[in-house]
Amino acid sequence: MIHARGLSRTFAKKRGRQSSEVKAVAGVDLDVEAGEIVGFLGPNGAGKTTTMRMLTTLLAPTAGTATVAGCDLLTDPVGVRRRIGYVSQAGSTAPENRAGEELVSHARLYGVSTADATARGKQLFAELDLDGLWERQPKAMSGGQRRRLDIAMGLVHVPGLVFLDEPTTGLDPQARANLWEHIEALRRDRGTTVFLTTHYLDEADALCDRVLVIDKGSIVASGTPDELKSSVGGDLLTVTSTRAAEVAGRMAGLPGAETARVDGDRVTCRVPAGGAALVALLRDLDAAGIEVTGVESRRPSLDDVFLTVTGRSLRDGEHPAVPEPAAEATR
Ligand SMILES: Nc1ncnc2c1ncn2[C@@H]1O[C@H](COP(=O)(O)OP(=O)(O)OP(=O)(O)O)[C@@H](O)[C@H]1O
Repeated sequence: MIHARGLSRTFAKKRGRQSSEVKAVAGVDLDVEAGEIVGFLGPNGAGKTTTMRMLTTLLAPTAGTATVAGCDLLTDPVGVRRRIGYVSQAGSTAPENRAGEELVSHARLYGVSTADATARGKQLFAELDLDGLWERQPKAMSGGQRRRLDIAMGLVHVPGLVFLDEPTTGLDPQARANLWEHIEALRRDRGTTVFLTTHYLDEADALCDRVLVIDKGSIVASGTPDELKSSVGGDLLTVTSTRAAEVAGRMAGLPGAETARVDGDRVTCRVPAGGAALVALLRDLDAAGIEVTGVESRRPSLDDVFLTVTGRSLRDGEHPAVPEPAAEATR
């Protein structure tokens, strides 16, 4: 469904008299097969939106090639546009228009008849829990309802491939889980291929068949969430103590332990076998009279994968919640 090779985008940056270049995306290769839900993860400024904007024909690449939904991105951008849906971070609904009318006129742009557009629109409203809101103005909807309306807008012309840019940012946990179900249902009931960006590791874990991690414009890891987690190897020990530096020193002495990270009174360290290491460490700390207030041994999470491949925690650059998706006229 998506096959990109060497996709790149450089932006010119001017500061006063000096001009420089920002390599937003630097030679990305990616493949997404039909029917997959693929998550595109990365910290702020990693190049996710730029890649998505190139793949949806909204931004010209400075280098590289791609086919999207069977059409060549560079020579047949109109073909690409006809076959895809794109839901931007900002959404695409005008706040004053009636939701149903907006949906129908959007589908009309794709050559869908008014009768078909209305029928598809009503079906999408039912599937996306928007029943009863056909006449409602988006400005009078909740954030979750508006986000689901944005998604309906991206689907009303029945694309085989849909791009969702941070579909759940700013939604409360229940609205997020609800939207995950809808996205899963798209694939299950319609065979839709979904390519989405997200800042939420739990979202990628719960929803995506495969995850691609981008950092500084390059793909640094890819695989199923389980594959990525097992690639980290070992278990993570976390000990909380007011004597964190001493705990870190003793953790480093555990067999096979990697360098311990100290963050306030929390010390974390990767070890080959968490259970045995924890018992040995607690005995050692007890003998040394070092009190601890919390201990944990756990399997690696996607954030640990992130930390391993990028040297940073995705949580370090946690995205600020965007409470209200602003209305913006996009395609
Ligand atoms: N129009 C532009 N002009 C100049 N630089 C840009 C432009 N668009 C993006 N960039 C830069 O390119 C890099 C990648 O930006 P991009 O928006 O693709 O990242 P992102 O991973 O989507 O980030 P976020 O998660 O914050 O949305 C950043 O350094 C950004 O500042």
